[in-house]
Amino acid sequence: MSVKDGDGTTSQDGKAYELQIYPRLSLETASCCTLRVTKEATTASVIQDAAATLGLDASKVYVLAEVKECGGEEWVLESTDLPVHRVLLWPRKAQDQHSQKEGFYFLLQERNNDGSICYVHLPSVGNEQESKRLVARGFLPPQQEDYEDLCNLPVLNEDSILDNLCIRFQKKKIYTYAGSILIAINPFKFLPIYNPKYVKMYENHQLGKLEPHIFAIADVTYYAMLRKRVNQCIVISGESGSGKTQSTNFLIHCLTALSQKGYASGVERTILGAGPVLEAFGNAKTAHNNNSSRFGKFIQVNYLESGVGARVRVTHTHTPCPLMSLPLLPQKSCCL
Ligand SMILES: Nc1ncnc2c1ncn2[C@@H]1O[C@H](COP(=O)(O)OP(=O)(O)OP(=O)(O)O)[C@@H](O)[C@H]1O
Repeated sequence: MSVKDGDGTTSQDGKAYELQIYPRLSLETASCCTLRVTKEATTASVIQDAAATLGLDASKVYVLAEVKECGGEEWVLESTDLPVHRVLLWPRKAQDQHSQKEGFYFLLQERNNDGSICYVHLPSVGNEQESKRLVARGFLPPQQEDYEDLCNLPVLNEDSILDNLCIRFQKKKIYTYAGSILIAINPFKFLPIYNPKYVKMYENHQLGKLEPHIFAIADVTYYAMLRKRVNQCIVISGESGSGKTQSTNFLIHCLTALSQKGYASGVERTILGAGPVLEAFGNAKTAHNNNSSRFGKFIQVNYLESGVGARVRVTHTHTPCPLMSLPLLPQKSCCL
């Protein structure tokens, strides 16, 4: 950008400023257009002038993005933002005419009907972090807000709860808290959120600090038992096929991983292996589940004072839901 005194369009301070605007559009256009604008020119008026100068389709919507570093982050300006004010914050050298590869310029891009930016070279938005960054910088419309804990819903009724669970489920977030209760929605497909990295990630974290997860429940229970030296109990409830057995398996997986810490003893394999045998006495094929456990299940995991899993008992009961209890056992025994 360069400043021209007293000629052409001038602002209140008597100066006209030149903006270097590079179009990044699907159709071939001039590589750069230099606009002379006042300090008070808004993004909307600059876009209008640039589109007219470049002979672009006036029926389309365009956005102006500020680029500082070449190849670095681009920030979409609001229509009321003042581009010259942005330029005045650039280093002195960058305010003069310079080539695009030196950075510090504006990009003109097309906006889609849904509010997202029409990218010629779309950066990968595969991962959530990248798309969050693009939303923050104005390149993607904000995602529908969802609440990790139903207690934080601004309006609490059946519709808002179901809407929130639905929005989260569409984002592949199957877990949601309701205070210290975890709601799980069966995805009926594999989600890569149960590997050891996740056990580590949730280890010794306060509930609610991280994204809701079944491992967070296992972790909080395990550490509460060690800290308070009081038996802990996890109740899993839900209709047939809702994922109670899977959830129990994930809990066992996490609890054994937390308590083993290098003592590979195959406790998890033993517990999980016992499940199908016991279930065989009470399983049936239902409309929702071809391996439905008709009776409740009671799993008791006993621990040594050191926190190492020592004893496990898995029993089928006639209670309507499985129950897990984690008594602290100061004994050196290991049986099933
Ligand atoms: N978190 C999950 N991720 C992937 N698939 C899941 C998950 N939870 C459940 N499922 C799928 O749903 C099926 C039924 O789940 P599960 O057997 O755990 O239900 P259940 O509540 O124990 O049913 P029932 O009460 O009839 O025994 C599983 O076989 C699995 O395919």
